[in-house]
Amino acid sequence: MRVFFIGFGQAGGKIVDMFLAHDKKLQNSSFRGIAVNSARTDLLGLHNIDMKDRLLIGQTVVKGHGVGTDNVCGAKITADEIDTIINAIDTRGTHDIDAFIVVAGLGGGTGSGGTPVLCRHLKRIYREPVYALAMIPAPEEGRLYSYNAARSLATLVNEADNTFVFDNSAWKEEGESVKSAYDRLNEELVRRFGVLFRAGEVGQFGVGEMVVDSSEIINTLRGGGISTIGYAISDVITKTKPKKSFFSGFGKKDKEGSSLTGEDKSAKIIGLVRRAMLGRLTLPCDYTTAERALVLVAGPPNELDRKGVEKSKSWVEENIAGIEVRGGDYPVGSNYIAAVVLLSTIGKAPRITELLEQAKETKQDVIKSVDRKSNLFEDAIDPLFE
Ligand SMILES: Nc1nc2c(ncn2[C@@H]2O[C@H](COP(=O)(O)OP(=O)(O)OP(=O)(O)O)[C@@H](O)[C@H]2O)c(=O)[nH]1
Repeated sequence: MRVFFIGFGQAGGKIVDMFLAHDKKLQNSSFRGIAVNSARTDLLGLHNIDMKDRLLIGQTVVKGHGVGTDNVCGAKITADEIDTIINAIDTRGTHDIDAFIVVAGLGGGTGSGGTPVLCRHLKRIYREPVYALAMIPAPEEGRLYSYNAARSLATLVNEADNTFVFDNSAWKEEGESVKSAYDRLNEELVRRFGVLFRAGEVGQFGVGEMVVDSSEIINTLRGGGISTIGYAISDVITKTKPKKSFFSGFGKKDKEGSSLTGEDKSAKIIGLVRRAMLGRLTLPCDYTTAERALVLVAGPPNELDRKGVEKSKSWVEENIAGIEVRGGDYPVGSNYIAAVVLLSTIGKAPRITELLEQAKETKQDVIKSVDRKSNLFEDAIDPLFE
């Protein structure tokens, strides 16, 4: 799939930067991206997005210092400067893309406020689908962050064609602070979504037996709402080491041995897909409530197996609410075989329910505290001037 990424705010910019870095490393050109932010220093910290594709907004209001976790301000400056943002996107070129993906952390101000506004305008202007990839904050970041995320997400689901969610709290280790975990979390996120978003692109290893076209991904996401993905990898048993690794960075040693038979390959793929769906999802949820799914298996061509993918699809279909399960394979040069399961339009995710409940409580508390303040000077003496 050819993707146009817009990284909104600090987290969004960093993640798009990383998607482009992976693309470069793989000598691919499936992805292009720009970064939009109200903080100048955040934009300067990026490495793989061209300087001309880093857009500073809200200069007259916040003078390049960010909106300070005020997502209403983030939404306002985005709306005020929407023409400048659209112009930057057009300048970068959109004629050959399959989808837009706006990436942001929803707990802050710029990305949280700006993403729903941008999605609305992109949908109005372009025919291509507009997706959001949203990171939700850990509860320990504080109530303001949760409140921002809940408000932004509730708006976003009505503006984007689908929203992929990554839950920071589900991915950080016990005792690890979210901040120190960011680099690791971002690697996990980009690796998973990278395999999905690259599907359908013809690489140097040819076309798969059961190609997953970008239209399969788009149709899987058609129901809207929120989506999550699962991912699992397994070593490939090879006699010789492939030259370039697609899923590099896992730090495991190559294994020597003989290739698997057809039955073994099928079993391995089914096992992998089960692990992907039953393991940790980007947003942990009740997978039985998913309306649609897509199964993607990527690995060296001689490890891919049509029967294995077909059986995996049937297994996923038996386990989700809907009946639409698409799938296919994707040949890459690697010592690993990877399975991605996209669960789309999910109906139940405890973390989202919690976030929305928390936001309602926060709103009530804010109203109460405003009332308390107004009571304090209710019967006060006349002010010096009105
Ligand atoms: N996964 C991940 N999440 C991040 C990262 N940085 C920040 N976040 C999350 O994103 C939220 C928003 O943070 P930022 O992106 O810094 O905020 P912003 O959009 O730049 O907005 P302002 O700084 O308020 O102008 C935070 O509350 C975190 O939950 C990151 O590198 N990775």
